[in-house]
Amino acid sequence: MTGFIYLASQSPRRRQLLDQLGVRHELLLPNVSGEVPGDVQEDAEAIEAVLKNEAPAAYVERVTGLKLDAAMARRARRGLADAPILCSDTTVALGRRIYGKPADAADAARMLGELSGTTHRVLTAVALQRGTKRLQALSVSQVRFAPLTPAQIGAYVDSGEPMGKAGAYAVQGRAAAHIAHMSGSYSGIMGLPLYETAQLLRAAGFAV
Ligand SMILES: Cc1cn([C@H]2C[C@H](O)[C@@H](COP(=O)(O)OP(=O)(O)OP(=O)(O)O)O2)c(=O)[nH]c1=O
Repeated sequence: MTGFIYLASQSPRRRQLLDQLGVRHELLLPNVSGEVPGDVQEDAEAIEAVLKNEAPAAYVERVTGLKLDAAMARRARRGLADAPILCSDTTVALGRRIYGKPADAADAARMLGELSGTTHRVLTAVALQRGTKRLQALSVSQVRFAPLTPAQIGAYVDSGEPMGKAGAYAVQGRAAAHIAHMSGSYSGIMGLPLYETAQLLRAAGFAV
């Protein structure tokens, strides 16, 4: 099967990772200027809100589903081709505590202080909509941070890298200097687990 998929993501990392699989893709982004919003939720902040007592795995899977709903509505609204849509969501978890993207530098420093010296999890859910069928997978990795000094946290926050990243760090960036051990999926930690994504794409008929 030839054809292409829509990647419903604003994350440059996800684009880069999907390129690795060699599947033709086009971006399906929200907020085209002048577009009349539909009745399906498009507000990222609302989509990513955590429910009371929600466990991390349930959270990333639910948010990924909401992102996919919003992307399907977007595709229909714009009268685009009926190509499959891929999207995902990443969160960092320490026990049941969920760490999303930091709101500001102080929030990033707080997160890094709490993750310092811990082994925590990075969960990435990925979902593919093809016709009426929805396929989903979950990747869970473990990351061990060395203890971080306040000076190290301050310098890392000042680098700007924590912003826009779940848990306020990037394994593919300077945070690597503080990661003593990890297991699971490197691409999953970065935002798109390629093994699981390839499995979904194969199930949808793509030769990956
Ligand atoms: C833990 C970790 C996260 N991240 C990034 C991946 C995601 O972009 C981000 C988590 O935020 P997400 O809400 O999953 O994604 P996003 O808002 O960036 O993009 P979109 O919803 O449009 O697809 O954190 C890294 O780049 N490296 C890491 O090591």
